[in-house]
Amino acid sequence: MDTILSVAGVSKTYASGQRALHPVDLDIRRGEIFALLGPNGAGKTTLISIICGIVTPSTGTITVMGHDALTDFKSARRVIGLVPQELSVDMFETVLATVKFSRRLFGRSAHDAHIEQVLRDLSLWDKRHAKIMELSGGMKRRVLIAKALSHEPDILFLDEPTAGVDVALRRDMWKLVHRLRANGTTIILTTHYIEEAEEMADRVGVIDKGKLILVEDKAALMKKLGKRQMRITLSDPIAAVPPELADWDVKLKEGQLVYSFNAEDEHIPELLAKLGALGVGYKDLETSKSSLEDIFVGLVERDAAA
Ligand SMILES: Nc1ncnc2c1ncn2[C@@H]1O[C@H](COP(=O)(O)OP(=O)(O)OP(=O)(O)O)[C@@H](O)[C@H]1O
Repeated sequence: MDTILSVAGVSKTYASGQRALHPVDLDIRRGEIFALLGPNGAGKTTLISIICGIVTPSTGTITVMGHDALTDFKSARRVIGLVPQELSVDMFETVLATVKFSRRLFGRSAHDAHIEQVLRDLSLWDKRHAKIMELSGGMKRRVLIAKALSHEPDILFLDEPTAGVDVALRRDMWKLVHRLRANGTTIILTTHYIEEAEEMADRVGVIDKGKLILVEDKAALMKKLGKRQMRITLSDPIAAVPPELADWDVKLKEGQLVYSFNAEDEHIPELLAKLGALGVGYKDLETSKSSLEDIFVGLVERDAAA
C-alpha cells in the first residue's frame, strides 16, 4: 500500500478543556477518495485542521508525503489543498485574481494554463472577471475549490463540500471529485451526507465523539454490515408463516412474506423451492439492501451504548 498521509496518535484538547479528538491513527492511500463521516461536533474539522496545520495537536505526529507536518510545515502544506467550510475570500476581488493569488501564496510561479483549466473544470471561466460578491453561493463555493487547486496539490481536503448546495450542484461536485481522482489527486472529504460517502468514497472512516470508531473499504463495509431483504408478494393470502420456514428469518408483513438475510448468507433459491413444495404461490419478488445510512446509524448507536 502506498501511503501518502499518515496520522499517528493525534489527539486534541482545546484550551477550553474540550476534548475534541482522542488519539487517532489513520493512513491515507495515494489516489483514494476517503470519506470521514460523523455527526455534528464529532471532530472532523478538528482532524482536518490539524493535518493542514491550522490547529496544533495536543499529541501525535503527521507525515505528508514524507514531510513531518509539524516540524516541516511548509513542505507538507505545499502538497495539500484545503477547501474550508466557510467562505474565506475578498469579496471585492475578481475570480481570476483570487485564484492566481492563492497560487502565489504557495510560492509557485505563475501558470496561466493551469489556472484556466481549473476555472474551466469548475465552470467558472466565464465568470473569471466577476467580483466574488457578484457570484451565487454555489459559484462562491466553487471558487474555494479553485483556490485550493491553484497550486496543484497532491492531496485535496474538502470539508463538507456540499453542505447547503442544491442537488444539481452536489452532483456536479461529485463528478468533479471523480475527475480529480482520475487525474491522480488523493481526496479526503468530510460529510454528514451518507449518500455522498456512498456515492464517492473508496474508504470510509466513521468518527464519533472524537473517536475514529471504524475505517473500512466502503464496499466491504456495506457487504459486511449490510442487511438485505426480499419481499414476496403472495398469490393468495396466508394466515401465518408456515412452520416449515422456521430455518429462515421470514416474517409476514402486510400480506407479504419478508425474508431478511446477511449479504453473505443468502438462501433465496432454497426458500423459493420450499415455498413451491408447500404450495405457497407468489406473484412478485422484490429485494432491497440497507444503505450506508442504516449502517452508520447502527454504528453510532452501538458506540453510544458501549
Ligand atoms: N476552537 C475551538 N475551541 C474549543 N472547542 C472547539 C474549537 N473548535 C471545535 N471545538 C469543539 O471540538 C469538538 C469537535 O468540533 P469539530 O468542529 O471538529 O467537529 P465536526 O465533526 O467538524 O462538526 P461539524 O460537522 O458540526 O462541522 C466540538 O465539541 C467543538 O465544540
